[in-house]
Amino acid sequence: MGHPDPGYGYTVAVNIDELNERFGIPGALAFETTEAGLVLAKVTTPSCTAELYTHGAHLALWQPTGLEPVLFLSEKSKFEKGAAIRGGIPVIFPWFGARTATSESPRTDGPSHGFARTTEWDVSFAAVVGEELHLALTLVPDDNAKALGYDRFRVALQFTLGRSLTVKMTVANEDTVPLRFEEALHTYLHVGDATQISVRGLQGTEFLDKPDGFKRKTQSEEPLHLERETDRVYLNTEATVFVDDPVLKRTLVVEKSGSQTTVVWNPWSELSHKLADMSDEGWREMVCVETANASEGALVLEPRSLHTMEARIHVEPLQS
Ligand SMILES: O=P(O)(O)OC[C@H]1O[C@H](O)[C@H](O)[C@@H](O)[C@@H]1O
Repeated sequence: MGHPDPGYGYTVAVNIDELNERFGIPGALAFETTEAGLVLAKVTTPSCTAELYTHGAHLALWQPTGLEPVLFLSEKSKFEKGAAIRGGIPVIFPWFGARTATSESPRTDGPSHGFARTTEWDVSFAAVVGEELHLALTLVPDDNAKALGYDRFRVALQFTLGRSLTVKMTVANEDTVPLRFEEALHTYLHVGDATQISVRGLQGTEFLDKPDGFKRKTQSEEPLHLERETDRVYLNTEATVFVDDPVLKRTLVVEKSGSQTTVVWNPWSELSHKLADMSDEGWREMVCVETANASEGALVLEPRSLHTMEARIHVEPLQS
């Protein structure tokens, strides 16, 4: 594992046999290589099935046994090196959206939402505990990250895959100067019809309204019903968000800790048409509820310190 690939500037030469030997668990976890050369971890436990790409440490499928998949995955998504996957849980680091100049760095180059979601991560831990599968992946600076000015960090992602899902993201600063960064678990929730869902938990919370020129607003309504393109960066909130879905007759619950920002995103019809990796009707089946520290909630880590953010998702029957 971990040989440099000159084609992409990051480590991709993973030996699949070695990976299966080191971390595979008969009947519960197996690694395979896709036609496009991505490494896919397939998880089966009594409580769920799941699929995770080491490319971006990207959880693409999580389906508790007997339920519909909880994560939306675009049927038109690319699954190839250098591209972001549309759906599942993209891992956003070290900036959110377009890179903007900060007091630490004037640079604005690099891909949208940072490089973590298009970089190969290393598998570092796997174990079955009861009916859950624990899986950890780590990211260290590669040539691409270093070229973008990020050369002294460590990121660990710990997944607990079962009847509920926990994703824990830890960032460590190994530098002698503070590390400023943004991060997000950009979770695409799968819903029956986005025009019918109710999003609860954010009443009275300030947000930046991206489609309205980043105007600062406060949400008065509860619940929130989506009626158009929605792209809101909610500030200073640790609230649990509930997504009531009358079509799939369930409520998706997103709890979190170590996160002060929540982003709610649905591109709606017009923007979906412009997204090459989203089908025209894809927007109807998703809403992103993103556990983040972004925008005004960007973090500054002192040297030799770390920060952990966690998202916990579970499904409840819809209360009528
Ligand atoms: O198309 P992507 O780079 O994956 O970004 C998808 C979306 O991510 C976040 O939710 C942002 O708030 C949106 O402004 C952005 O459009």
